[in-house]
Amino acid sequence: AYQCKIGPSILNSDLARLGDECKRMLECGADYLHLDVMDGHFVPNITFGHPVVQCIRKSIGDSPVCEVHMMVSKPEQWVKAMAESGANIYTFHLEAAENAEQLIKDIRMEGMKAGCAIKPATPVSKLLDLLYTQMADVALVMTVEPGFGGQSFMRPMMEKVRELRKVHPTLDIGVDGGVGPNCIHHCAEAGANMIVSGSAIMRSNDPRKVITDLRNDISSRLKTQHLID
Ligand SMILES: O=C(CO)[C@H](O)[C@H](O)COP(=O)(O)O
Repeated sequence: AYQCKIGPSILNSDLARLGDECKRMLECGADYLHLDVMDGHFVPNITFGHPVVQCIRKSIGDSPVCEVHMMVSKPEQWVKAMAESGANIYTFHLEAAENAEQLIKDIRMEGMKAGCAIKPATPVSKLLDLLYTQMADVALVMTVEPGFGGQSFMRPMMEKVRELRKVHPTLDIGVDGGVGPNCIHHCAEAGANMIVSGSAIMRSNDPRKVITDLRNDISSRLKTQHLID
């Protein structure tokens, strides 16, 4: 069985107050934080790297789980630095990895969980092939073109989630991009359990309610399927 986890993406938060924004999300019930790392090469945007992750870690303390979503061209390059900066889940893009199997092993050697993300144009079969030879801890299906928050959810991507769930009943499967209360039922039905949500949470006057609503939708689906108690 797997658990429902809500991970706010802080991409569209007040980046000048990043530590406080992260704390606010955790106080509002976030299960983990999704930190969007962009290099201006793999995606047409730049955010931050491991020095900022290290500051976030200092600000939020040891226990909250941080996933770094590495939208970078050379994911191999930052594994050690991110581990030392306090990242817990290192999610790289399959499209960018030179040797994804080895990368998963290296991420685990550094004491982190390994996530693998695919862009909308990447067939799910490529991710399934990888998982067949080298299992990852998280499969992240992008539901927007990576690079910017606030885009519209791409519903056809749910087919990828469905296929992953069919083959891997207990895998942590994430969705990322345009996810909010309006489309969470599609994610739940398809079998996603790690929900990344940026603007829907950040721009709300009541982020606690949005996080609770997202969780309730996924949890009730999991209960109906008898996947959790
Ligand atoms: O990876 C991302 C963009 O590349 C973001 O995590 C994602 O877009 C979340 O923000 P929003 O919910 O506003 O789409």
